[in-house]
Amino acid sequence: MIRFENVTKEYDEETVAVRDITFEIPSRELTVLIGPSGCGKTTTLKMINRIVKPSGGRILIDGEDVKEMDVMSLRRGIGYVIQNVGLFPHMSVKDNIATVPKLLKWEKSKIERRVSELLELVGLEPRSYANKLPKELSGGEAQRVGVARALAADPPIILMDEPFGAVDPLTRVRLQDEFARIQEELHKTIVFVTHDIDEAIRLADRIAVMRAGRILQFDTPEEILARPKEKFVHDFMGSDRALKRLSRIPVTEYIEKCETIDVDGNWDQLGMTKEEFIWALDEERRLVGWVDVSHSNRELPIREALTEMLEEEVLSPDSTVKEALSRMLESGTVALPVVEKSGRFLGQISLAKIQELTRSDREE
Ligand SMILES: Nc1ncnc2c1ncn2[C@@H]1O[C@H](COP(=O)(O)OP(=O)(O)OP(=O)(O)O)[C@@H](O)[C@H]1O
Repeated sequence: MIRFENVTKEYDEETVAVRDITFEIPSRELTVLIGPSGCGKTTTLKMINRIVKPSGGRILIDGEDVKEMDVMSLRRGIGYVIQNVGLFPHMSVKDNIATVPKLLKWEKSKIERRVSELLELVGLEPRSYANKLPKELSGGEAQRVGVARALAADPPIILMDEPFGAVDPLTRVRLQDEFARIQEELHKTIVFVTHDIDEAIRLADRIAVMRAGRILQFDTPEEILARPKEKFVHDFMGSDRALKRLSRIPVTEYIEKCETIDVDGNWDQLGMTKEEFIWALDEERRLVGWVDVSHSNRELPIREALTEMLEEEVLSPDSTVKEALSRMLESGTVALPVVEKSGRFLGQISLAKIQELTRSDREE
């Protein structure tokens, strides 16, 4: 845990970058510092690894004041990733990644193994990339090497300052997704500075919204989106706050049980149903399609009368409610099925359920 206690930073009399902040960054989570330009995000980050010295207060890592620690060992225990990477231009990718392991005097074979492992982790084929120079890399590749370098000696803490800020929007989203996957595996304590709200919502376990050197709200993304504490936070989250919130909720939380029929059975199964359409499943509860209750030709076997699903109309358990809503709008339907990779049907998510969810938010 990283604890800030009444931390202040005055660069000079006119510039108070950070004003008396007290908060705790939980271990093994990703905490985002977000806020407008000049609000003190980078200063807050750099005080953790003592690139910037606080004017007042103290910062504790697992109870130990960073001021009391040997600065070199403090920094070796903290990976650091910045915008435009800061790779050493005359050193190969391999040597860039090996910087800290070499300082720690690791054996050559251990370093080689670690470099290959990290290149694979960040999605770069070791044999093609290890000997390249930074100038031979694209922006996205360089950023991946930056992440690999920060992870090299397996530090428990990683500080990231706008790490994906300098790449195009598509590459950025890809890097975010890959990074989210890496964090799911490694569970590092990460402090991540950005001014991109979508990035924050995509990656954060917790978000600290900063303004003029203060933390206005420190909460989970869900809480900040559902219950912004101040007008500034509300406005900063944007007018599509409700949609952003849906992007954090997995469909699995809102799956409804619903009527289904056995595709190999007969039409009597429908009985007196009030539904307009019903999902048709095979004997192993795999989704085969859907049946229009009033307009199907009941002379035919169900298998021949049903409508098969298009791939884009089937949600997987890791889809978000926002994705579900977007696909319903695209396909003009009011409910979509959620299906496991194996094809097994889990239930449906409906437009009515999503409306209920957003309505209950407004009423809170
Ligand atoms: N080395 C410095 N000397 C003097 N003032 C500084 C220094 N570094 C930052 N500042 C000032 O401190 C304030 C906070 O800066 P900081 O870089 O922490 O903000 P930020 O939220 O990270 O901004 P941005 O998103 O633009 O990077 C700003 O007013 C900035 O001009």
